[in-house]
Amino acid sequence: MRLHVADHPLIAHKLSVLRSKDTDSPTFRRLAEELVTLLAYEATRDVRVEPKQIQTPVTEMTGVAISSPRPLVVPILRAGLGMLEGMTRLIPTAEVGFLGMVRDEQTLEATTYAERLPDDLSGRQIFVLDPMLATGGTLAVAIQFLLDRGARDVVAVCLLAAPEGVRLIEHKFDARANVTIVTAALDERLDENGYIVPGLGDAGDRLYGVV
Ligand SMILES: O=P(O)(O)OC[C@H]1O[C@H](OP(=O)(O)OP(=O)(O)O)[C@H](O)[C@@H]1O
Ligand SMILES: O=c1cc[nH]c(=O)[nH]1
Ligand SMILES: [Mg+2]
Repeated sequence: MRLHVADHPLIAHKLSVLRSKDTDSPTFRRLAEELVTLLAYEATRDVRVEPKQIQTPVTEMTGVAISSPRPLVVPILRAGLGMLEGMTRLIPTAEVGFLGMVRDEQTLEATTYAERLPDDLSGRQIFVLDPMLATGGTLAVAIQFLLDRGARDVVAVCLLAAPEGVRLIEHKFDARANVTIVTAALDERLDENGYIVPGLGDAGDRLYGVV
């Protein structure tokens, strides 16, 4: 597993505003999208391209185009939905699949309540979107789901990651799974309720309200 923690003053600035408890929901949504677009630049570093002949106004040249099959973006509902627009802005030709997952507030165990993904994911480059990597339980189930359908190239894009979650993913998936985590920050730890410290609170609630 590879871990990339973004190191950029603009990302650090936007993330600080996002973390603040005084940031309202519309601002939180906008910032989450902006941050993902910045992270997507790093997350798509190895996106596959192929040569393509193009004609400029001056001459012919060999450019590149994103290869087929198209990359697949998979937001984990709910909170990952707040990252989708920011990601597809950078790769508008990507396909989008969905995983609906929720973690039990007491046991912290993740369950899957919805799924809409291609049956065969072999050869696909997959970008999983979830703002929070806390215990890692949700992401571990999501990645296993994708691997079971043949995926071997998964990049998880997170806004915040806890060391506990990163360790779990590292422990569960060996090099053959080819998993990369790209995050805007690696925080200190989890608290006794499984929340990331210092964190930003409950990402889903801050995006969409408490349900
Ligand atoms: O790493 P973990 O300990 O599994 O926790 C992280 C998960 O918790 C949050 O989702 P939540 O269950 O709150 O659902 P929501 O997005 O609908 O709010 C978050 O968006 C992650 O999916
Ligand atoms: O800090 C956390 C941990 C899990 N889910 C969240 O939304 N926030
Ligand atoms: Mg939530």
